[in-house]
Amino acid sequence: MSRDSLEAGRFGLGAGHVLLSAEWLPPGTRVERWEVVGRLGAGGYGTTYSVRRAGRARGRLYALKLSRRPGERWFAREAALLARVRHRAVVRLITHGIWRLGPVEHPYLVMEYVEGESLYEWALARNPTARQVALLLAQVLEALAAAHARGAMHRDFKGDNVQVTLDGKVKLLDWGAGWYAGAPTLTQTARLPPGSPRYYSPQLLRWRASAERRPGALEPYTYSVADEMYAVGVTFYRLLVDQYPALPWLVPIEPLVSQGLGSLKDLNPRVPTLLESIILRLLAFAPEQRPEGTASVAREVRRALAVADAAWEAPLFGWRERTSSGSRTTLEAAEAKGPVMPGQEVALREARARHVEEVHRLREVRELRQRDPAKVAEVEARAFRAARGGGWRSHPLRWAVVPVLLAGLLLAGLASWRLEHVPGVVAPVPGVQQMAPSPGPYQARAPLAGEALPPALFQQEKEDMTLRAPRQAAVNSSPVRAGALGKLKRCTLAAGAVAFTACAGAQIRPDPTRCPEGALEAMRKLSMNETGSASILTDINQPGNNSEELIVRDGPIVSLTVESYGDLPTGTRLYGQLWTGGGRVTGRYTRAELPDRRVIPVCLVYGNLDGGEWLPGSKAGAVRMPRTWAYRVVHAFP
Ligand SMILES: Nc1ncnc2c1ncn2[C@@H]1O[C@H](COP(=O)(O)OP(=O)(O)OP(=O)(O)O)[C@@H](O)[C@H]1O
Repeated sequence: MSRDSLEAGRFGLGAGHVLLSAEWLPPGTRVERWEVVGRLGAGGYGTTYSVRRAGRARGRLYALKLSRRPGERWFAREAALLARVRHRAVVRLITHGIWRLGPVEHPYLVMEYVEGESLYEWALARNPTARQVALLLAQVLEALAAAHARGAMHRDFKGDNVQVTLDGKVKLLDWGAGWYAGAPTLTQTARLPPGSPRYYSPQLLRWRASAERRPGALEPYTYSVADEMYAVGVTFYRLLVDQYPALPWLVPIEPLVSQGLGSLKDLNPRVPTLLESIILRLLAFAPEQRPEGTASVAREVRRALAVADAAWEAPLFGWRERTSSGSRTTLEAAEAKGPVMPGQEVALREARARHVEEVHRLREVRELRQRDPAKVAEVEARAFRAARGGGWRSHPLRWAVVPVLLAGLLLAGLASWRLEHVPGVVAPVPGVQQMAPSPGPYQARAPLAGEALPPALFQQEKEDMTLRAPRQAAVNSSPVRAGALGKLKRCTLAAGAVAFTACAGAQIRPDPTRCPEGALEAMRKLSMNETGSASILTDINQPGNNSEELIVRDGPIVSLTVESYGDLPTGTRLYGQLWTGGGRVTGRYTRAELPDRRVIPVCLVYGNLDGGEWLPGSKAGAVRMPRTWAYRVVHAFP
């Protein structure tokens, strides 16, 4: 693929050409003077990529957010806002511009690249202490105070938009919904600020309810600092008690007005009283009862930290016991009786179901920690080392590879000897394309230490889901072409097991196969439409920095979704098979294990219909691919 063809908006895929999409730019694509390294994710308005300055292969990483729609005006506003709000805890704007992709113009922003994880991921992986949470709260409030002092507001504050760096510093991301005094009005029709309903304040919800009764009214909602504070309150409430506060529209309002939300300590006795009182004031039902300004609350948190006692140093959640009523969700409690706003019934039912699912997931993570804290600690340490760039050299399994390689060497020599000496094995068969046997999707490799395989499917499903691999069978049990044999022999003899794997790189994609009815049905139930797609981490066994590449080989693969699609949530494991021959990596996933351990049959391909092209530096048997890529829903494997 030439750079020119990338810049022209087209790139080669097998025999044909497809249009380059702003949502799925492959690594190496040039966006003006920036070169795409990987895809970080997609939001409401655009897709964010990690990039480097073109021509600086080892240069610093940046985050480039590219608009989905041509001429998106929110981008200029986000750039203007970020240029105004310069603060150590606000993501720094480097530049912005417009990229021509074919005939259309896509605005983009380049920001500092913030290595770390979202606030919610950070908390889930660490079981932090109240002190650690309060330190982050103080930083968040200081960043917002800086914005408010310059007349700007984030308007979509939530834990997902807060990145925590490896050294525990906070950066507020995604100011795309933000606003500043004097900002141009972008829509004449939208009356609610863009944002996430979970974090809407009671006054905003009330306004929405009354606006729905006055459909002709045109005035937009005036978002205020009090709304922003409420969103901060929701975020830190969730961190401290592992559930969201009661939604003002789902519970009877009178008790909320008169008594507030109720004690956080009832939900988690480990929340210090001072911290609890700050959060409850951020979440006060009436806006005028919330604190005066974000800067003053930040100072209050810092003062509380200065006098914090030992209770602030304990992890917020125990390994052994559940939080008292943490297992009861607000939504479960409200399910039967909460008043529902007219017209919101279906949306609410769905939101409730999603929330209950989310609570189950959170609970599972906590239980995993309880069952096996050592394993969780080990996984975290491994991810941390990888993120630090320790990579393979510091991988705990590196010594285990030595005996495996030695055994492989022996087997490869033996295989070669057998092929040469057993009569009748060699005879020409036209059309055989695969040179080396590859395990089917259910002959997964032995799990790595601690890695659980998903529960097995029922036999029937299993048969339905097994990919037909006639060519592979031919290699295993039938004669192969003399030329192919010669190549296989040369490979195996040349360098033993390592070269044997390398020769497996000669495999190309398997035959087209229909998708079993069971998988089609399961995907339909999850609202996964054909051609739908979402991001994945290519290989859960190779943790590390998302912006770096990894090495893939022929054989089974377990990927992890990092973006939801339809009702297939983030955190789903996809079980499948990769083929790396012919300069491309093709993959098929046939099973998905949801975070709640349900296993369903699926038909998904790795990347797009033609898989992905080898990245530079690949060689047969060790192919470089982006660590973050995507799956695509298919109704038949191409
Ligand atoms: N400056 C950055 N450095 C590192 N990662 C970033 C940066 N900006 C965004 N990301 C990551 O890129 C992904 C996509 O971000 P984006 O802002 O496009 O959408 P989002 O925040 O996921 O969704 P939404 O805008 O709908 O809330 C997120 O996972 C985010 O953490």
